[in-house]
Amino acid sequence: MLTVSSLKKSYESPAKRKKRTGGDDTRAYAVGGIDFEIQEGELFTLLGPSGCGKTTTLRSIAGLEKPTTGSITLGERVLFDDKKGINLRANMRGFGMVFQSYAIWPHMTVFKNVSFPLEVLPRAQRPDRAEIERRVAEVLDVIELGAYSSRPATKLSGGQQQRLALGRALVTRPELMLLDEPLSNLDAKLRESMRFELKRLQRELNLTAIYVTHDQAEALVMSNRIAVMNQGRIEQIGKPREIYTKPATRFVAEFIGTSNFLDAKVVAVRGDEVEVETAQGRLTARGVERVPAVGSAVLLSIRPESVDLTREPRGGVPNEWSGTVATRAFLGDTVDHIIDVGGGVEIRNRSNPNLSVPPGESVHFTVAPDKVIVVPAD
Ligand SMILES: Nc1ncnc2c1ncn2[C@@H]1O[C@H](COP(=O)(O)OP(=O)(O)OP(=O)(O)O)[C@@H](O)[C@H]1O
Repeated sequence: MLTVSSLKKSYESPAKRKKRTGGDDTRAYAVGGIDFEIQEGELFTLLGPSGCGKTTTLRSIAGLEKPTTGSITLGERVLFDDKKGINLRANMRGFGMVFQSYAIWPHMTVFKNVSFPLEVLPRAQRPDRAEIERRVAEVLDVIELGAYSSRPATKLSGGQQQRLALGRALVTRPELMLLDEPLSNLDAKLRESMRFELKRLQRELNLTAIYVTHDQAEALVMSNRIAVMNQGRIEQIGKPREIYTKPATRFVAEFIGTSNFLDAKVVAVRGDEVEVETAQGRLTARGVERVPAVGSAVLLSIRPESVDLTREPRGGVPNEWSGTVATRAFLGDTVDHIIDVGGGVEIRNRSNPNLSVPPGESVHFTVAPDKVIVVPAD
């Protein structure tokens, strides 16, 4: 539906850019040449740390920022193409937008906040009064604010105001919704429940949306697909589970979730099974997607929940190591153990609280071969 091709954006003039980077193109752009496609009905997330270029990408799609090069098309419609000299104005793109500061109109009622975007449409597109009332009622119903229709917008809770901002963007039935950290002004609890609300709305209305966030938990919960961005580039695009279980790069492995990292060298390859040597011993990884060559250096990423702790050795199973519990942390529904395996290396485990081993005691653990993630060492 939406296609972004070779998109680059620099906020500097070519001369200034050259002076700052000495012609090094990799550091020259806020967005350094990205490609992705979004399908209808999909919630697609741009995820990455502050300054990685998410907002610049979103604003370029919105038409609020003019990209330096590349193209953006929506179906057959070209929105931006530097070669063809096309740059459609933001208000001609017809997208719904919700930003971090969800500026609802404070002097208007809930009803008026939602009806206003329809009332200011050009005469030819503007629905008649009865139709406006019908559409506003429909949207208020969806965002569950029907009972608050005549209330001043400022007399709503934070979560309700956020839903109102969404309703205001929805009422014109945009082909695409652009959401830039829309939940970040809410407190932690509300933010969490709003994730599910937003996801429900998106699914019920079959909305196509691009969602920008630096919060990986939010991205994993809400998205159909995630593009992980780093320094103006996309490191990986995939479904949440793929991004979590099969990170393609060191950056993605480090950015998403908590992980144990071990440097290793490949010593044998059998199909998608890879045997590696670490300073602490050998490990086998299975189901490896990008099989590295024998002899190459790799990074192993092992999630704490994949570290299966026991007090007695199991024996006869692959990837069994032992160590001493250095620290233990009770997290309510889980217990984390930090296990000292020697050589200054510690492995974090996450267990059910009914297995809780005090510091100082020796333990054994295994990691199933399909839970050993092999990432190219860059
Ligand atoms: N108007 C601007 N003028 C100059 N540089 C800018 C401008 N806007 C953004 N940048 C720079 O472009 C880069 C990408 O910024 P961008 O806002 O797109 O990142 P982001 O991933 O959305 O970060 P955040 O989560 O902090 O908003 C940053 O280095 C930023 O400093």
